[in-house]
Amino acid sequence: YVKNTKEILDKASREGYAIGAFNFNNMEFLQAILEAAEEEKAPVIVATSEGAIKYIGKGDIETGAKLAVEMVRTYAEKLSVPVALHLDHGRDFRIIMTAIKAGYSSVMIDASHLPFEENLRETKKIVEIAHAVGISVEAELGKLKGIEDNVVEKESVLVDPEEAKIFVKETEVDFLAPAIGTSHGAFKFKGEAQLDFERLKKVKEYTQIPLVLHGASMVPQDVVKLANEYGAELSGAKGVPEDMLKKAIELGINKINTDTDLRITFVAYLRKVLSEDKSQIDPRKIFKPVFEHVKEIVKERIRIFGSSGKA
Ligand SMILES: O=C(COP(=O)(O)O)N(O)CCCCO
Ligand code: NA
Ligand SMILES: [Zn+2]
Repeated sequence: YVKNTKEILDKASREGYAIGAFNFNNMEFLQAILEAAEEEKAPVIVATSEGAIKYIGKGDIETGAKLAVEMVRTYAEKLSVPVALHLDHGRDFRIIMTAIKAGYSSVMIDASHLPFEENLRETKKIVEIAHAVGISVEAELGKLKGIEDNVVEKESVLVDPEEAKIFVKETEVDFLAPAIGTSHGAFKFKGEAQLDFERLKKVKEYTQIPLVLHGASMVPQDVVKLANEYGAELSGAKGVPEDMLKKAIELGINKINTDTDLRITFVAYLRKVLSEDKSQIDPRKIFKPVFEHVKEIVKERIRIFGSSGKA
């Protein structure tokens, strides 16, 4: 059934576990994520970026947002677990408003590329509007490295816990994504994986709200190897190790954004199926085994996040 994001995350924060926030761009990824959550008896957040809304709507934002909401609602009403639909990395005011109007459970206003005062002002504006219609809001402080859609952040700028305290108090934002060293995509760390747990601990202590980890994909090396065996070129791919995810959850992360792990799994097994079943032309027969593997990786993540059985 459809639930609001704040209730799901406040409970996770009180009880010390994390909820997966899995991105989808089409029906098959959404099916795999929801089946995984149902089988794990776990509350789940499904998310679309602005690009996903444009992709689903073939460029028309209202169509994309509406279709995303209808797809999630239609599937979710058959499930026993709570499902929330979230706008990931909202930047465009019109898209954020369209998502709220279409029925999204929560929205992220990502103004982390702006100076602190502007980020605070932008976020406050969205919170006032969203709260007026019962929608919860996520914001980001500090900058992830790598490409966030079309904005290239050369260097990551880690969150300042003192700023986080002021930011949350002034904006009344419901969830905060503190930059602690992760980045989006499959190439997260040049050398050893490293997260700034000291900052995370302080941000939780100062804000006492559910915290979000972006760029949290683990980039499983066995799947990367399989993809490369079937022609992909993903050498040097590196993600967040399991022990670091678990430590981040202990220190107060309650929403974990995962997209790349699903993408890598999709690509590896699509390449494998196509190269092994050379006469297959029925997309359903090609996609079925591929999305079984996508479902399995989502179940593995839900178990690591500690939200299995929490529905
Ligand atoms: O923080 C994340 C997920 O990051 P990851 O790339 O580690 O899956 N997201 O917000 C998902 C959208 C970014 C494109 O990947
Ligand atoms: Na988000
Ligand atoms: Zn992100």
